[in-house]
Amino acid sequence: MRNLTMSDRWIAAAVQMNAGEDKEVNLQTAERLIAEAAAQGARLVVLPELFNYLGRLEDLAEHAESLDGPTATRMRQAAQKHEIFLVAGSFAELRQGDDRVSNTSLLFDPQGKQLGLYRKMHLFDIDLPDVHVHESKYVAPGDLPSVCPTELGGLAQAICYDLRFPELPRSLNLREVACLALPAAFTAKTGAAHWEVLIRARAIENQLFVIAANQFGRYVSGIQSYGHSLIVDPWGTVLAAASGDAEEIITAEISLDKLREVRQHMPTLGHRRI
Ligand SMILES: NC(=O)CCC(=O)C(=O)O
Repeated sequence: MRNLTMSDRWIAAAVQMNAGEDKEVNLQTAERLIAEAAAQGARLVVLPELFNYLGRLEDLAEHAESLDGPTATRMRQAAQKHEIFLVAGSFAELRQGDDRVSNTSLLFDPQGKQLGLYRKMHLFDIDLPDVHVHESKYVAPGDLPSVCPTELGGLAQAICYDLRFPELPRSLNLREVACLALPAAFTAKTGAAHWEVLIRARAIENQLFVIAANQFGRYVSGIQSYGHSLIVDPWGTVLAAASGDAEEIITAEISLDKLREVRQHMPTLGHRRI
């Protein structure tokens, strides 16, 4: 990351979508929303988890693609066309010799170069009375974090359920991270109780911006996504928030001065006892 003493200010956008099973429709929606976010001045755009296909987990493999497949190619082109950094949500990535896929998020730079690659590490295996999901049956976990130094500051990636695991950001050299991008398909049930508090906690304890782009609405497996995409600053202040039930782009100014100020006034990262 460049020196954080600079006073860079730039606009981040989180895109909220209700992706379904029609990949072409989802990709066109994403392309349209990326174009709108860029027209609003965003230099970093974050899409939601599984933005190109949100259906039954058991059907993910059928819709999986390689890292140079049509989804990655179109997102690379969108980043280049609009000259933005793009966290292309996540998509099901084909794995050699494995029936399972990876839940993979790519980061492209404004030249269309792939900077970051993150495969979801923590998989959503839960049994609530009315939400039963066993992601690890269909998705293999990733095992590497991703942090990319960029002219906007260091960008780290995580996906949805990862939000519940503070050890993921804590495993990074946080002094090199300005923003955590979080594509998500967080459920309405768990989101109402935990979404905002977890995002603000991760922002406060790690003293970074969190840009969380969620799905909204119901998808084919009957699960309802929570919406309420959020952008939160290192003090835990909510800079922008979406509604729970609409396609939306939220934007906020990211001030690296603010990051430096919070880290100087309350240097908790230097007070850790590991
Ligand atoms: N797609 C996911 O990882 C969902 C995570 C979620 O809803 C949660 O409560 O955690």
